[in-house]
Amino acid sequence: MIQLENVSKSYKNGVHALRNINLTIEDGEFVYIIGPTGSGKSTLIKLLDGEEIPDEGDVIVNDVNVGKLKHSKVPYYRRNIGVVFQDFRLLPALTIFENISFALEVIGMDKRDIRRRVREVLELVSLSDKARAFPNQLSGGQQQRATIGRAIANHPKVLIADEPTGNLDPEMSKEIMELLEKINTVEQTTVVMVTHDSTLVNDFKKRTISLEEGYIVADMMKGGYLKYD
Ligand SMILES: Nc1ncnc2c1ncn2[C@@H]1O[C@H](COP(=O)(O)OP(=O)(O)OP(=O)(O)O)[C@@H](O)[C@H]1O
Repeated sequence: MIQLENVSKSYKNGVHALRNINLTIEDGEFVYIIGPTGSGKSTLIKLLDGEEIPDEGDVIVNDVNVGKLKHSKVPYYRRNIGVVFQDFRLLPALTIFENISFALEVIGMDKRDIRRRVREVLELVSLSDKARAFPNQLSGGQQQRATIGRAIANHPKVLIADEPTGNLDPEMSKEIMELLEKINTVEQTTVVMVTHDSTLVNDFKKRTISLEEGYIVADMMKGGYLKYD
């Protein structure tokens, strides 16, 4: 479960990025975070993955009070959440198989378990036939599927996606949404997705949290309607 209680965050330049946010996301939910540029969406994501610390309030993810973690504990905390960004961030010199297995090697998983899990993940993200390919031999959509595979390889309870379709055309964006829905259902991963993509928000209805100037201005359980880009 994700819980934000009276969370405020401002930056050194005096910008109040988030103001008194109260929010609960239950295990297994799929939630969009929407809002105009500068409304605080990325700041919210950064609080969830421990990149930023709230000025006030508590950010609790799977019983961990993220804002109170010691700096040295943040990497361990991050092992239990998957994060996907707009740019794919695959390691160019490694194959797709190696990119995913690398993520499991660094956390010390047994070699045989790694091979089994990477094969399973490649199947889940429909890239079994690209295991030996390098990132630059894949389309943008395929690279993003590989990134998502890498992010969920360790069975995180929460997957955070910051504009995962930002660099993709509509057809590939739809594929990514279908994949995220599959992960949400098959792996029961909670998905929190920041997006500007009005077509996705309108076509794939999900709980939609709308931010404006650092405030939650709407929380639509049956999906929102996004009218701005
Ligand atoms: N590191 C920082 N230092 C100072 N101000 C920042 C920093 N990061 C973000 N801000 C400011 O905080 C506010 C919220 O930014 P944030 O990136 O969370 O918005 P956003 O909704 O993700 O925007 P976008 O859709 O453009 O990505 C903005 O006014 C932004 O300029």
